[in-house]
Amino acid sequence: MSLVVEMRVAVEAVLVASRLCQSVFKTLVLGESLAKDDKSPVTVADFGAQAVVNALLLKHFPDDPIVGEEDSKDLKSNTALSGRVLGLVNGVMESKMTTEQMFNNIDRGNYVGGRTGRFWTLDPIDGTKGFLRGDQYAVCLALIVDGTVELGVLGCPNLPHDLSKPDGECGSILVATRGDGAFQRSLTSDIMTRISTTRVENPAETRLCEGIEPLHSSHATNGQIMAHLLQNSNNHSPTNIRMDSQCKYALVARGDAGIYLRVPVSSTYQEKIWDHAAGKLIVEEAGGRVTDILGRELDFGSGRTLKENEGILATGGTVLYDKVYAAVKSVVKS
Ligand SMILES: Nc1ncnc2c1ncn2[C@@H]1O[C@H](COP(=O)(O)O)[C@@H](O)[C@H]1OP(=O)(O)O
Ligand SMILES: [Mg+2]
Ligand SMILES: [Mg+2]
Ligand SMILES: [Mg+2]
Repeated sequence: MSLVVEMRVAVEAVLVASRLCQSVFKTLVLGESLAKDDKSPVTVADFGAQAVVNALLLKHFPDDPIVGEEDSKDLKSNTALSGRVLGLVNGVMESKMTTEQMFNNIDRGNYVGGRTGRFWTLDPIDGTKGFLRGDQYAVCLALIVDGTVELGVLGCPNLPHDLSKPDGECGSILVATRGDGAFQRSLTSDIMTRISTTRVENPAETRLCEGIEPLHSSHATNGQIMAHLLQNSNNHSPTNIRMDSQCKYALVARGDAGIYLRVPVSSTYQEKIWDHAAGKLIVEEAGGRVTDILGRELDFGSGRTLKENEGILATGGTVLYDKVYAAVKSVVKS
């Protein structure tokens, strides 16, 4: 399946949304974020980024439904906030929209998903808490066809090009289409460079990355899994990288980290498809393997959530995967 046009449009949409997020961060004032029903934060940038990506997808692919994280409910009841979002959106879009069109664009993300047909899935800001801290976050867009992720784009505006130089140049877009490998470019140049996961097969020679929020995944279990993996190793275990958002998939895809583990803390939380679709494809196309912690393929055809899966296990290469999976199996009693 040729997805040349889809890739071009998706990269452009993620770039425009990333620029909007960057401009918001410089001017974000107190009161420009809300707490959602689940108590997670949402900012003017989350709404704005969803409005611009959905508008660009609508323009080029009017028949494609979208599974997006946000909806306009809370924005509609807050005139000051919706005015601010409209200003941001029209600041980056060539064709300007009205408030009503902006609400409609945001709400085009209300698709239920499913096993058949083609749809997009969007997380306008993944890692909103990281964004608010001035830390890592990602604009995440993927195309799913008959339950399979065919195209993934991750915009990581604060991700250092070289992880060993955190104060150096930042901002990467990672892209993959199924079967064609994974690539990255900077926010400012359209030159794409191929990326690949680590070739290291010894867990002691690579690093684990995990989320920062202890309520999203278990740091303690990760510690036990790594201890199990390194029990016969004389090497010092390198420190874990803690980072918000799908930037963790970017680290594995680029070989900065060998392992990403997300062991659930809550038995009721279902991972959302927009939190994993792009990252999973990019890691796999870079040479890695991504499953849930029970070794099952991620099921992107089961609706808006990954309700058939538990947690995430992503690694570079299959030999490393097999070792980490064996360790997970002996540590995690489901
Ligand atoms: N209880 C939870 N368990 C796991 N992940 C969660 C939970 N609540 C929110 N998330 C989502 O986890 C992702 C961040 O993961 P991490 O902690 O690894 O950075 C975000 O998509 C966040 O949603 P949101 O997009 O609203 O920020
Ligand atoms: Mg959120
Ligand atoms: Mg989000
Ligand atoms: Mg998210």
